[in-house]
Amino acid sequence: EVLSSVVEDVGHAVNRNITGAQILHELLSAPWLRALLKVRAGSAGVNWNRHLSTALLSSHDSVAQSDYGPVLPPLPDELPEDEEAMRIVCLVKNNQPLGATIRRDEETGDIYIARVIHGGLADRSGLLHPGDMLVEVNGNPVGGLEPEQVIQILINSQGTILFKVIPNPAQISSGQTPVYMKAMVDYCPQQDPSIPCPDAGMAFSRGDLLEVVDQSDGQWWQARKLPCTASCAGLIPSASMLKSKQREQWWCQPLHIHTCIRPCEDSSLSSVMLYSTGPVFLSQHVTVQNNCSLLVPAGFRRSFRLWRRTSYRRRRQSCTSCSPNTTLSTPYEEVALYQRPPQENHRLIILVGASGVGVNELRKRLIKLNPSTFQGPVPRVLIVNKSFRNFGEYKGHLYGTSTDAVDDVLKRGRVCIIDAEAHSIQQLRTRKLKPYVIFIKAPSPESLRQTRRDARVITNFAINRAFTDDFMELEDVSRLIEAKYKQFFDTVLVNEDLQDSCIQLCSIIQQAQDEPQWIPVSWTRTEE
Ligand SMILES: Nc1ncnc2c1ncn2[C@@H]1O[C@H](COP(=O)(O)OP(=O)(O)OP(=O)(O)O)[C@@H](O)[C@H]1O
Repeated sequence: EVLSSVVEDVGHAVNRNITGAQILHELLSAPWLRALLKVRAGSAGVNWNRHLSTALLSSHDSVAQSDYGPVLPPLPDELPEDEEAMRIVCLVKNNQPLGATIRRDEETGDIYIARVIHGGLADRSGLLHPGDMLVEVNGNPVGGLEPEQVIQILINSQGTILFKVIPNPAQISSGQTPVYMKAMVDYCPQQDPSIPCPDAGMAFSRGDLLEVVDQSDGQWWQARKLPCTASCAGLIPSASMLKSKQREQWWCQPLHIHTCIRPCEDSSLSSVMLYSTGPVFLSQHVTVQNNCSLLVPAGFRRSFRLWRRTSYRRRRQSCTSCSPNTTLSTPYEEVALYQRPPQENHRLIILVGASGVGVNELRKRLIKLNPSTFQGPVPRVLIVNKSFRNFGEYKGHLYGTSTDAVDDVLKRGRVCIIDAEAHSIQQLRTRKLKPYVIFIKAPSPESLRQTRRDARVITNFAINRAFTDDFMELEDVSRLIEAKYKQFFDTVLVNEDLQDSCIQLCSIIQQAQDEPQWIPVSWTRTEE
């Protein structure tokens, strides 16, 4: 016991680089010494504590006084004062990449380490740093060579690689605190001509959670995808770099201004109306007889039913040419883990999915199952506007649910569940509501055919008609919504068997309320 605590103390001395501590640590950790002490302690009831401490301290002193370093030859007398220290770095090549990139100073022809990839071989060695000048690789002088030639030397080297480097005097500390970001765009390094080293790049898609470990370079960050198994980070464009790429892409597009990629104009929360169980529905944008304008957010969902069933095809045709990547969105959203304090309102639960996939059914079942916990907001008549009659077949009344109705539910300590159109999620993403978005995904058409034998849908022409050949279309639309909005989804639930889906949904909602979840950092800041 005493020995363990002494070994621990000496271990701290090793960390502080005290001379001789390492040797002492190794001696004390030797199994034979432990065994010997055990025997001695058992045979003699002496006070080992004091004796051992004295013995150890005196042995430390003698070890510390000994000179275990190599005997170096004396320095030559005529050594120039500005002589630069050279570091010799020996790395053993394995099947991992070296984890460093190089650059050439065009004026002097010198080769420098441009960046060291976090967690890579070079980084773990702790001996190569950005800005170090590469003098030799395996005995070959590299000054004046092209980076490709240096890389060729590295490729041809087997086993141990010996670098001679002049260390960068102003070494940048790599100990940065990681920052967590959600990708809001897709990125592929292999298709990016501006990346310094495509092999060191990391591809990501919208919705991926990234741990950004190095932001010291204003243009190229280093990050890992979470949950990650790889220790080595990859290069990703910085936020400003991605934004300028987006702008370039935007201006280079052929001039077909498409409303789908216009930023949302009306984002004030007070004007946002949510799910409605009422039979009539409308968006202010529907009046524009343009296919794509139908995608501009208004916030209603269920109320669109009648109109929506006929608009699938038109919407799909008009918008497939519109890649989600063309949207000028924020490329990364900084996120933080958030655990809802018990005294705070529950997070708003938003269900999203293609019409007919079962969003409404799941929501109803959940509320019925546990009415004291779950509740939907009460729909209200919003507007009475004769100009919208074409779209509303219920005496011109427009139904929707205001944010006040959501507040009412939350203030009662219940979990408020709404279903919303995917395009209205962005308006609902607020600090106050902290919505948790669940995408209800359509299973395969075969599975739909199996599970929806008795299901009914509402269309323009029939209320409660049986599903006929809708399955391919349903799956198609579901895929389209997922592709376009997946960056806003917290969870995806495939609605195959109704009962299973209900159980899964219950547990997802419980986790959303009671377990730590990633949310935008801006939602965690206190209001000013
Ligand atoms: N997993 C399931 N298995 C069998 N039937 C289902 C399943 N999910 C939903 N249904 C049935 O499918 C039909 C359509 O569901 P629902 O009305 O909930 O669709 P929705 O996604 O809300 O679409 P809309 O917005 O057009 O109303 C209903 O008859 C419902 O009972």
